[in-house]
Amino acid sequence: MATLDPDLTVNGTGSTATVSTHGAHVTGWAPDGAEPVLWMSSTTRREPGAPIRGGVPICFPWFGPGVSGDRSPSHGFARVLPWRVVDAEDTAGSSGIVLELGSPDLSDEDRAAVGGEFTARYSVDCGEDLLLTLTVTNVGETPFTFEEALHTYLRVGDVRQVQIEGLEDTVYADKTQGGAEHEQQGELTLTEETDRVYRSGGKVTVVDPVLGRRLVVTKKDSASTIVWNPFPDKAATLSDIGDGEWQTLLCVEGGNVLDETIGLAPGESHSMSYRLSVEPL
Ligand SMILES: O=P(O)(O)OC[C@H]1O[C@@H](O)[C@H](O)[C@@H](O)[C@@H]1O
Repeated sequence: MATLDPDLTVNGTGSTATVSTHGAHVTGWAPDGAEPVLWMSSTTRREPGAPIRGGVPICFPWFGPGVSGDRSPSHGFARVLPWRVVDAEDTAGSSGIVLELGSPDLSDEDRAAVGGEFTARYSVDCGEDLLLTLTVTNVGETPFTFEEALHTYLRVGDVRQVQIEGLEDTVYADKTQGGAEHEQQGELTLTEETDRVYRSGGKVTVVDPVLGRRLVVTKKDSASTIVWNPFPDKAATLSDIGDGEWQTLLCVEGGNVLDETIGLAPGESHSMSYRLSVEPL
């Protein structure tokens, strides 16, 4: 069976990440001397054409099955294609890597499915924090519309014990209820399968009493925050999540999805960024 190239290591000033060119996927990140911050499945596939379960998958140019509800593969093709490394940066206070994917990298079938011409540029910067920036440019002659998300899997002690702050009073679409809309009452604690798209780009803090830390997510030009955990029944249907491992994952994703779909005129660009930092409790 074909295998993927080994991950690249980005040694920053204050933290280190590993990155696979397969999907421009951040597969691990930790501040110096600290425990891993990103969750990775022990049973993830690591092969061409398959998504990696854990780390930070990039969802693009659609999210899930897309706004139309019938697009495939799930979360778009960006996470299952090889990206090109175009730059390795080493600037004061942060070190990073830049990867690119563009229309010429796609199969004819994927190119037709996109309905436009684009370049996607993704930078991974490791300083004290992890900073991820996805910039999409419409390089074609017609409008280009897309959804995007950085599907971050956070590693937590026990997902049922964490408290998620920052989503209070915001409206979310509950994907476990066919997209029914509700308003978040108070801080969020997960008690069952959770799959929500919040209309919120604000700061989110995950308070983890088991690992004794706070994970802080701040975003720029990301109008959606997605919170996902499959809980045991759904996890049992996902062969790339190891037994019981659902308990230690929490996806807090930043993106622009559903009503927040981005439309670019020819020549226009859009950037979103996702910053992750760790604080002791
Ligand atoms: O199994 P996938 O394609 O990686 O998706 C995992 C989950 O990703 C979440 O972002 C979606 O909101 C969920 O609906 C989905 O189940």
